[in-house]
Amino acid sequence: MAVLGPGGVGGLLAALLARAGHRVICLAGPGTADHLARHGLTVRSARYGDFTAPVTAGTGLGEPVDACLITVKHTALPAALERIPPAALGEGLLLPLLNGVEHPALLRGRYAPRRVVAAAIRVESTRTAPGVIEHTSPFAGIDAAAPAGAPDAVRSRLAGLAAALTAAGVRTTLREDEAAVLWSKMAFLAPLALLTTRYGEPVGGIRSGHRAELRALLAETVAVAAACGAPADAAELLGFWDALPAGMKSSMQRDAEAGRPLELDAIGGALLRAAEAHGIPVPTAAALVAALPG
Ligand SMILES: NC(=O)C1=CN([C@@H]2O[C@H](COP(=O)(O)OP(=O)(O)OC[C@H]3O[C@@H](n4cnc5c(N)ncnc54)[C@H](OP(=O)(O)O)[C@@H]3O)[C@@H](O)[C@H]2O)C=CC1
Ligand SMILES: CC(C)(CO)C(=O)C(=O)O
Repeated sequence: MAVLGPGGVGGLLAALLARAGHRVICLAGPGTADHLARHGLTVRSARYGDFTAPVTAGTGLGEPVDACLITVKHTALPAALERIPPAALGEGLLLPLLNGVEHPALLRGRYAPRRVVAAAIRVESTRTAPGVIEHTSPFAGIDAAAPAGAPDAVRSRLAGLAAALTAAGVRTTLREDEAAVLWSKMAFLAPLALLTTRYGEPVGGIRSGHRAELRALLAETVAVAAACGAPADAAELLGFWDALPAGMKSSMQRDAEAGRPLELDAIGGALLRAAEAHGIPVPTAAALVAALPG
């Protein structure tokens, strides 16, 4: 397996797969690759325990792999893809785990379209230093869907990858419909990312201090998600919000706190573009996107 971007998400998955006995090649910039080759990946997690796993590391893919997980931020995606020449990938699958809904199309413009799987991960995990990952959520799960019309060889390779991830500790569920995979995550994530980042407060502060705006935004995102093929229920999502830990933050909020670029276009921008394409008014989402630094 290869993992492009061994940070919060990629570092956790790479370490779990390596611990489970897979050969994992982490692809990163020269400094991080050198660090990982010498020290491996260290994970701190209440769910998975504290452990260090040796990995192979490099700055570019030079051999065929069964699958390459793509776990860079959107803002780094175009530059990072230079590390995976299409010819080097061989028959390997690409499993992008970025938030957002538009990157599969970008990847399909560069790699064999039927090898690009749509997927979404639910986890809270942070790279606190090169090669050091803190996994803080009690949950970690992936939903994935093979592209429509994918040949049996792709489907069976994806089933093998899902089994490997599940055995390594991250339950991976295969679904039929890629729009549903991407948009059911977006319906939950976009309100979380936009509101926590806009107000600099974790989940608890948003649901008590900004509840009317939360309700309005959930209604808008649910309408867009439904139009895009992922029927969701705003009342159910609000109930889900109410059950989240009060201290939970979004990865966009953590990026804002650290002064890193935001994935605003990939999340908020994509939501607005889909709303416009389907003629759905989203004034709450539009105001939040406009108020955040692009
Ligand atoms: N963190 C989370 O809990 C969740 C994140 N997501 C999504 O997952 C995606 C990844 O997020 P996250 O793991 O938090 O991001 P991180 O910033 O923690 O990790 C990104 C990794 O990409 C590496 N990187 C950056 N530029 C390049 C490049 N040009 N070539 C190779 N590697 C590069 C970084 O290297 P270096 O270590 O050297 O900086 C880092 O290891 C995002 O789309 C995010 O929205 C989804 C669910 C939860
Ligand atoms: C909401 C969460 C933590 C779920 O995985 C996420 O995807 C993010 O904050 O980016």
